[in-house]
Amino acid sequence: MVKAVVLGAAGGIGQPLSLLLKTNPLITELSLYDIVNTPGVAADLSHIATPAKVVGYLPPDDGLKKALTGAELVVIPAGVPRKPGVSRDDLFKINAGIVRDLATGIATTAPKAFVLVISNPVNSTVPIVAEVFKQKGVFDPKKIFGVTTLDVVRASTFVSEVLGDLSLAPKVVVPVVGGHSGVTIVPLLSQSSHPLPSGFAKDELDKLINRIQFGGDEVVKAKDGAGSATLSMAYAGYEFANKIIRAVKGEKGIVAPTFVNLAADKEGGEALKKEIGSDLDYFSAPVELGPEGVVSIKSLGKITDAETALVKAAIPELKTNVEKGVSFVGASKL
Ligand SMILES: NC(=O)c1ccc[n+]([C@@H]2O[C@H](COP(=O)([O-])OP(=O)(O)OC[C@H]3O[C@@H](n4cnc5c(N)ncnc54)[C@H](O)[C@@H]3O)[C@@H](O)[C@H]2O)c1
Ligand SMILES: O=C(O)C[C@H](O)C(=O)O
Repeated sequence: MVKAVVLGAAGGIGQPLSLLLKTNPLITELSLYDIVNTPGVAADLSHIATPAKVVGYLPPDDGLKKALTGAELVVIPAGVPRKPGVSRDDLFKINAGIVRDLATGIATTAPKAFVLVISNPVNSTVPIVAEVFKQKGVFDPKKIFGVTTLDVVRASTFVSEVLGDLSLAPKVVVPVVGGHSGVTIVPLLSQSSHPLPSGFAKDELDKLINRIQFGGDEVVKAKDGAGSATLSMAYAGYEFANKIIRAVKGEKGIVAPTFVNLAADKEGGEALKKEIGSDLDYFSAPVELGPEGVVSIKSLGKITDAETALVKAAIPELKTNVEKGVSFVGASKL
């Protein structure tokens, strides 16, 4: 029995993500919560012949509480997306309050659920969820995740394009670490499962790194005011959610990069801090998942000098983003 909940389920990400979750035979109950339109989305999805019972909830009549009751997995894509000229950090003004309030609902009603945060800016919204859980006395760093999977998905796709064979995309694995915005996105291309062509020029490598770091902008520009990545994000969000479900069901050895509080694995977290030369409390690193959440935080392993420089360059922005999330909750009355 797995009850999954999507908060922001009527949105550009929420709808296709809910569709993908509905196709998962391990999910027996799917609750869709949004401030609009969830009854319609739920009615539509409920006709699909898979096991999950789908129910839509709106804020009146304790909708959030009802949606979250008994939840084991909560995915949060609620909040405003970017337009051209807007940074992820600019979204903080609106999304910080939305995520804080939803996190308060989860901490109160489903404190043991796995929480997967998609809403931007992820580098700040994950600390917001964690701080709310701390204030409510239910914080478990092993169960709160920032979803950075889209960066990993983009890296697989763009590398396979460079290799001239898109059919490789599902097999190409590139760890992407750091955070989820611009220079905080650090692809470790030297560890690609499929190495780049020998003699790949430095300017080509720089272009590829830049494309992975700013892949979100490519979509924002193409959508021209109509939002940011939704379909590729739904795919990525589902991929990560499915890894969590498989780990909960006892599958061993599942590893994925995700933005976590480094206290989730004291030893691994401290070792990672030494490795990156910073006392940051949050970082996206490859994490092994298990039935209780984070089993271990992995080392970045052998990386090039250029990748070490990228990690260093990510740290100041990550620090500022994390502190902004932490102090936002400190200043809020929950
Ligand atoms: N982590 C990532 O890699 C990644 C990728 C793409 C987008 N995003 C982020 O995901 C978020 C959602 O993007 P989108 O394109 O789906 O936006 P959208 O505007 O299409 O959908 C957002 C939904 O959230 C709902 N919502 C707003 N306030 C709410 C509340 N208090 N409770 C519940 N629902 C609420 C809205 O009604 C809407 O249906 C944005 O912040 C975006 O930046 C993150
Ligand atoms: O770019 C955005 O604002 C959305 C998302 O974070 C992305 O990487 O596509």
